[in-house]
Amino acid sequence: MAPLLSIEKLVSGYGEARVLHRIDLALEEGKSLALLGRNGAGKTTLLDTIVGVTTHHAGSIRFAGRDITRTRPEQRAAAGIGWVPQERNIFHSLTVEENLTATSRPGVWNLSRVYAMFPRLEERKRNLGNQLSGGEQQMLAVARALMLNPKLLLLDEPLEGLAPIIVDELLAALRRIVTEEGMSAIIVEQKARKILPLTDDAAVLERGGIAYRDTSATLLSNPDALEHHLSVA
Ligand SMILES: Nc1ncnc2c1ncn2[C@@H]1O[C@H](COP(=O)(O)OP(=O)(O)OP(=O)(O)O)[C@@H](O)[C@H]1O
Repeated sequence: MAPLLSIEKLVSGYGEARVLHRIDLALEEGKSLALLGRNGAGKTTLLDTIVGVTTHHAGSIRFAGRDITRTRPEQRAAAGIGWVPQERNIFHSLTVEENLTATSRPGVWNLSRVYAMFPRLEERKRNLGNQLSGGEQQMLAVARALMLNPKLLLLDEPLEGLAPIIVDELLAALRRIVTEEGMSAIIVEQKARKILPLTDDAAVLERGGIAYRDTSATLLSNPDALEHHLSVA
């Protein structure tokens, strides 16, 4: 069976600036990928390119059996690409519940299932987006993306800036989403040792190219590779 996502010889960036150089990357349906790399390696640019908000220079992207290389971001979203950007982009003047239902699409993920995944959100369902802590906002951003019932979930540094106890709570939810629920996902993360235990595969970007690709378990058990590619002790 063809992979859910297949990227070939991709070159993209911002305007004339080329950030990604001949990226080849595939993801099978139901698999999760940790996308790692040092600051400025191009991780966000790769997610942005899959979503369709960068400048395409060369190569192709196929998703769910279709060539989406030149389709607009809203068409990619409709095709099943769900995205939680670093900025989270929640609606501050809407309640938690309104945030969840404003853009939702029918499917297995509904209000009761996302509230079961994130009980804090149910407790806060009548609070406005701007009354939430950073951790609650991140949970809301993930839950809202689930409510779109995507085929692929893209998360850009979901743990960034969160208190350790919230990091653990969010990691537990992400583990359930990608392992028990079988959601296909690409998770950009700085904290390699946190994200590798719950993902199937790992890729490391360096200067806009893929420098390493293996299973997450193999990378996690390879201190030399962690140190060499990521400076992770
Ligand atoms: N809007 C933009 N216009 C031009 N260049 C950009 C833009 N955004 C990012 N870049 C450049 O693209 C390169 C990769 O940036 P990117 O944000 O994708 O890296 P990253 O791996 O996600 O890093 P970080 O972990 O710091 O977020 C950097 O050199 C950056 O300066």
